[in-house]
Amino acid sequence: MIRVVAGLIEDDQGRLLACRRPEGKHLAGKWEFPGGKIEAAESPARALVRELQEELGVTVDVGKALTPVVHDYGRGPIELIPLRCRIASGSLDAREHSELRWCTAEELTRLDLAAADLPILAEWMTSESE
Ligand SMILES: Nc1nc2c([nH]c(=O)n2[C@H]2C[C@H](O)[C@@H](COP(=O)(O)OP(=O)(O)OP(=O)(O)O)O2)c(=O)[nH]1
Repeated sequence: MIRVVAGLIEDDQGRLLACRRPEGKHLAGKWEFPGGKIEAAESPARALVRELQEELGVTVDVGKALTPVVHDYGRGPIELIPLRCRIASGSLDAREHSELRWCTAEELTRLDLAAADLPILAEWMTSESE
């Protein structure tokens, strides 16, 4: 199964960073939590640090995992692993997304999120912030 890591990047106001997938990619135009495919022999945390450096130009400190979600968009199942994190250094640069947006919980519920992210958002909204 393809394993994908997704970063729930929180700011000091408790908002999360939502990123919009660009034209030409699977799920173009949908919003997601930034991340990507985990390479062989790579831990989810290591993959998240690498992906967020590549796609956003930031280094993150990785926190707790939420519950992984298995979803199939019709091309075989993916396992999406959500990890909470915070920006440690760098400034955000949309290198692989068409748009970046800091969102409150309420704003996130109104975004057109990728389907696999919906249970992750629901769990994040009920979890205590740490
Ligand atoms: N990164 C990311 N992918 C997600 C999320 N939700 C979700 O369903 N996906 C899906 C979209 C893709 O089918 C798959 C991973 O996609 P990706 O396109 O980000 O991975 P990638 O950059 O490493 O790979 P590539 O397809 O561009 O080679 O997971 C999410 O919140 N973040």
